[in-house]
Formats: sequence, structure tokens, C-alpha cells
Amino acid sequence: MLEFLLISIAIVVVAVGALVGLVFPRARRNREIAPPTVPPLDERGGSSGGATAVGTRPPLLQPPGVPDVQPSVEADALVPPVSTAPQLDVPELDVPEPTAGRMQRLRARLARSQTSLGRGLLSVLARDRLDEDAWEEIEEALLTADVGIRPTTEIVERLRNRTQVLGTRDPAQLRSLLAEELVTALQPELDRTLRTIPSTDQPSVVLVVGVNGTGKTTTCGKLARVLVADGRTVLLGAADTFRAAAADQLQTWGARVGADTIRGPEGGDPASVAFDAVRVGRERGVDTVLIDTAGRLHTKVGLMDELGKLKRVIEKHGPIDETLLVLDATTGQNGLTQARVFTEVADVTGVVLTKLDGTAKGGIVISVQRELGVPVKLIGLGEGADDLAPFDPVEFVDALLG
Ligand SMILES: Nc1nc2c(ncn2[C@@H]2O[C@H](COP(=O)(O)OP(=O)(O)OP(=O)(O)O)[C@@H](O)[C@H]2O)c(=O)[nH]1
Repeated sequence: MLEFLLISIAIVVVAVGALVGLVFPRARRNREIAPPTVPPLDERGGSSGGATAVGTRPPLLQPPGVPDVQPSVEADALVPPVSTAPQLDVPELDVPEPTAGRMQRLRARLARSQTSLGRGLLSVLARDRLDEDAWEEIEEALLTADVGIRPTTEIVERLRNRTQVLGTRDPAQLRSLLAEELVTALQPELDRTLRTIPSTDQPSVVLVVGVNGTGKTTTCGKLARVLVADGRTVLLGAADTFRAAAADQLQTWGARVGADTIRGPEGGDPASVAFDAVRVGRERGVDTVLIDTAGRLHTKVGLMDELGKLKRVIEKHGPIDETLLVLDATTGQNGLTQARVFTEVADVTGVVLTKLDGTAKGGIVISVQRELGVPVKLIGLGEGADDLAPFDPVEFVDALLG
């Protein structure tokens, strides 16, 4: 009986051992051949559908152990710079200048173009006697610089009162009074933040509009560099389908900093390119989609209607975060008329004033903001790739007065 029991136990032990031996190696093998949970990087880019995504941005490299997340400022910080990947034939990308301190760097250029205004005002204030003629001269200098009638009258009145009350003839004190009044006229309290931070499920969308030749494409390119310098991922949308050269120009700007461009056929529907750009940006999880539009005269009703349509189509994805109106500072008061019409059609949230390096009429910053109630957020100070700076009223006045 005991023998029978021992033999039965031995049989059970051998059977269990054989089963375990059969099951576990298979489980291990199964783990070894299980498909990766992370899809290959080139499958995560998403397809661009009808529009074409072009550019030179190589796939982001993911070091082992880094969690798979959609690209964002934080995620990008974990990813090694693309130029360090020896196994890929990566085109050399530009390293844009940091945004902080740009206006300081471009100060000389601003000061040069605005010398007559700054020096003119200071030399009148430095006179022994500030008589009626002197105040008229100050008024004239401000008007010539496109400050506008109302702001000029206010600046002169306040300055006049304050110099009389203080009774000062000290040049340094007069300079600081003038600086204070100019800064006040520039409305330093306005929010000049560029809304380029993505929301949880959508990139930030920036639409760039304006009349022909003001510098829209150049500004898009320079702005892409500003954003890349600040650690953002950017996708460009070439919604200027009138001129293939404009899309080429934008694409070249993007390629220099590794930002792809979505473009459509020449003469195609700009709204559809813009829509696709936001869709692809969303699929790729980029931080900011920058959409360049064709130059349009504010007087052409059809073109302005097209802009309205473009805006509505983009908004099918969600609200546009920033609509930047690009104005050429050299066009003076005519720029204001354009600005009014664009603001009505496109809900402009910020102005980019270009070519300030080529005009003595820096006062246009004051009149644009006053007339539109929209802040000047960026200024263009040259044709160079990094000649775009966030606008800062205090630094601007400082450069103006030397
Ligand atoms: N000096 C100077 N030139 C600038 C500045 N911004 C743009 N430009 C020049 O202005 C010219 C027109 O610029 P674009 O970017 O092609 O203008 P656009 O508004 O896109 O033109 P369209 O597409 O034809 O409407 C180019 O030669 C630029 O280099 C600036 O801040 N300073």
C-alpha cells in the first residue's frame, strides 16, 4: 500500500515538472517576440493627406529609457540635439540667437534710424529757455515721427506741465522726464506675450496676415527661429498659394532650423493648406503651427473675404491663438488704414512692425497701438535671420534717446 502511494506521488511530481517545463520556456519566448509597444518613429509622424509636408527635420532620436511622449518643450529638452546623431546624414541646422536680449543687440540699429527724433527732442529740451517755439518744435518732431496728433498733444502737455512744476533745467532730469512720457505713450501695460504655448490636445496656431511686401514670409521665418531658440517645435503652413516662390521662401526659412513646411498646389485653396497644416501639427504634436498668408490689399473685398474664410476654416480645429498683422513701418499713416481693415476682418491680436531699421518714423508704434488697441508685439530691425525682437517699450525709448 505504502509502495503504491510513493509511486503515485513520484508520478504526480514528474508530470507537474514536465508541464512547468513546457509552459515557462514558451512564455519566455512569447515575451521575446512580443511586438514593441512603441511604434517606430517614422510611423508616428502622421500622414499629411492632400497637402505635402516638406522639410529637412530628421526624426527625433529617443534615448533608451526616455518615455514615449508627444514632442513638447519638456520632451524636447530630454532629446539629444539632432546634430549629435552620427549615424544619420543630418543637414547642419542653424542655431538661432536667443530671444532674450535681442533688442539690446539691435539697439544700435534702432538708434541709428531714429537719431533725428531722439537727438532733436533732447537738443530742444537742453535749451536755456523753453519758450513757445521750443514746444512747437518738440510737437513737430513727434508728428514727423508719426506719433499721431492726439498722442503728440498729450505728450507735449504733460511734459510742459512737469518741467514747469519741477522748474528744472538739468539735462539728465529732462531726459528722464521725456523718456517717462514716451514710455507712457507706448502703453507698457499692454500684454505683449505671444500666445505660442500649445494646449493639451492642440498646437498653438499663429496666423500671419498683411498687405503685399510688408514682410510676412520673412517674419514667419524669423519667428520660427525665435520659437526654436526658445525650445519649441514648429510646423509652417504655406497658405500663400498665389506664388510658388513664397512657399519656397518659407520652406527655406523652416529648413534652416529644422521646421517642416506644409504646402499645397500653386493656385490651390489657401484655407485647405492652412487646415491641413493645423491637422498635421496636431498629429505630430508640435508646439506651434505658423501660417503664412498671401499679401492682400485691404481695399480688395474678395481677398479680404478669402481671409475671413481662411480664419473660419482653421477654427474648425479650435480657436486661433494669435493673429499677427505685419505692418511696414515705412508706410506711415497708410499702415494705420490697412491695420483698421485687417482688424475688422481677422481679429488681430498683435502687430509686427517691420523695417523699423529703415525709417525715422518710429512713432508709428504709438499711433498703431492707440488707433487699434492692439499691442505691437514684435519689431523687425533688418533683413538678417535674427533681426526680429520682442517689443519692449522701455528699451525702445532708451535706444531712441541714446
Ligand atoms: N530692412 C528690413 N527689411 C525687411 C524687414 N522685414 C522684411 N524685410 C524685407 O522686406 C522684403 C519683403 O519681405 P517678404 O517677407 O517677402 O514680404 P511678404 O509680405 O511676405 O510679401 P508678399 O508675399 O509678396 O506679400 C524682403 O526683401 C525682406 O527682406 C525688416 O525688418 N527690415
